Amino acid sequence: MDRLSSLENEIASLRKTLQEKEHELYELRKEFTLQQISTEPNYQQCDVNNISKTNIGDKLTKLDIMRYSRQILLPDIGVSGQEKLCAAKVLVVGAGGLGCPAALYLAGAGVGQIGIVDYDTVDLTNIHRQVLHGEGDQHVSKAESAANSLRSINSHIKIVPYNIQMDSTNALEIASKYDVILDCTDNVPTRYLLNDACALTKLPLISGSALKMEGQLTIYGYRATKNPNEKDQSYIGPCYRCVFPTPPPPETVGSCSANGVAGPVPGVIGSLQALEAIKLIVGQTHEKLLVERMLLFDGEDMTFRTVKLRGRASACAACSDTPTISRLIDYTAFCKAQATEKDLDLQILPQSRRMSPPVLSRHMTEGGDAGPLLVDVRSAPEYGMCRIEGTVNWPSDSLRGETLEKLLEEVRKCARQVIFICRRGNDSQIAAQTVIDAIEEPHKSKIMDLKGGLHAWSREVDNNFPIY
Ligand SMILES: Nc1ncnc2c1ncn2[C@@H]1O[C@H](COP(=O)(O)OP(=O)(O)OP(=O)(O)O)[C@@H](O)[C@H]1O
Ligand SMILES: [Zn+2]
Repeated sequence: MDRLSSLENEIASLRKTLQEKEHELYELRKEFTLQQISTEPNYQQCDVNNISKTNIGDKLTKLDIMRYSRQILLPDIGVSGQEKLCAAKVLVVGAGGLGCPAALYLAGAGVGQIGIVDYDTVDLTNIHRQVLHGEGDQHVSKAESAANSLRSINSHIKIVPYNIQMDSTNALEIASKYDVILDCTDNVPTRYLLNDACALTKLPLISGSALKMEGQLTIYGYRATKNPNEKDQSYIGPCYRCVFPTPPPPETVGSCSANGVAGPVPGVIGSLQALEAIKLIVGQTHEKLLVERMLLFDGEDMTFRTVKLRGRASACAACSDTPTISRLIDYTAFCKAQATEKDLDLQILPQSRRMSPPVLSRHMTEGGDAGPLLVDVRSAPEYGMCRIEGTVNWPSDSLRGETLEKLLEEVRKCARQVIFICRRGNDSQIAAQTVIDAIEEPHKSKIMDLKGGLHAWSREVDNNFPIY
């Protein structure tokens, strides 16, 4: 075992040296190429500090023209569109799967100021899709890490990181400094918060979401008042509350950490959020934008569909002419859901039915074959990733009808304690309660759950147990 870990350490250390040397090699090759081409007679160095004006547009510099030429060539953007982009301020809320690609393309497009809000830090599980963060950014603030990457893409724009949770105390103040808001978050309370903040500040909200293999995108609260196009002057698009006046039941809302997500899916949606922001800033009218329409992307069968949304509701609480929402409210209470899912510890079972990881470990060692029956209620893919040895898998989402009957039979036959296990210790309590409700005495008393789930097991018993 010692030999094994010393070999592992040696491999890790060699990998690190190799990476450092590869970086050194890259820097040397870059210097060599630059030296080589600078000796060529026609070589003209692009001086990023040269901000001389050109006669093409009076606000764009020579460097701007070069840098943004490929998009200035588009008739829908042109010089005037680029000038608007350079003067625009966009706030990206959430530096995760959607926010990273969205902010990256906005920085590339030369949006003059990009604010990026996130209260969380970079985790290894984020990196497959959150393309502004790398391995070296783990545990660093996501807002700071994203800002750092964005600066390396475009040093001529202003990047403002906000390492905070956007809530009712700060949303209006922050949002009012920007022209367009992108909702790149992952929870319902924040969606209502941003919607109401945008309705109060009359800002457009470009809202994206992605889960598993599917994504959605639309623009809420579009107003044409700043648009020079005559026929668009009085048009106002629906807000999030016009379409969804009441929040969905919390248990129907999925999350990437519970349901999974394929990295490129938020990549597609985040990129399209940036595209809609660019079109909106350069002055496209609502017919060409995702206003009153929602784009649905299905990565499984590779289809894009657009569904019609209802128009602005005359009785909308947020955006009607007589709104009932005149200030931001408590969105956690309104949605009966947390804005952050981490460390949520439900109290469903009484404490006497909750076994701590060290106690379970002791029962397992001392009990031998007479130790408890361990029922893992996570999904099959999760169970496939990692499990405590000797457990059996009964996914909680199929614990009804015949399957539940089969499990009840197992529990009746079992003379030992039955411990329900899940990732964080919430689903296991729900499953245990389902069985307690469905089974008769004396079997009820055998049933317990692993308090804190496999996360607590990893912390308190087996540090090598993978957490995800
Ligand atoms: N109110 C809020 N204020 C600031 N940032 C927020 C808020 N709500 C959500 N976010 C951020 O939005 C981002 C959403 O990213 P994403 O959907 O990729 O999920 P994640 O939380 O990073 O990952 P996972 O769900 O896998 O743990 C997260 O970085 C989260 O911290
Ligand atoms: Zn509305």
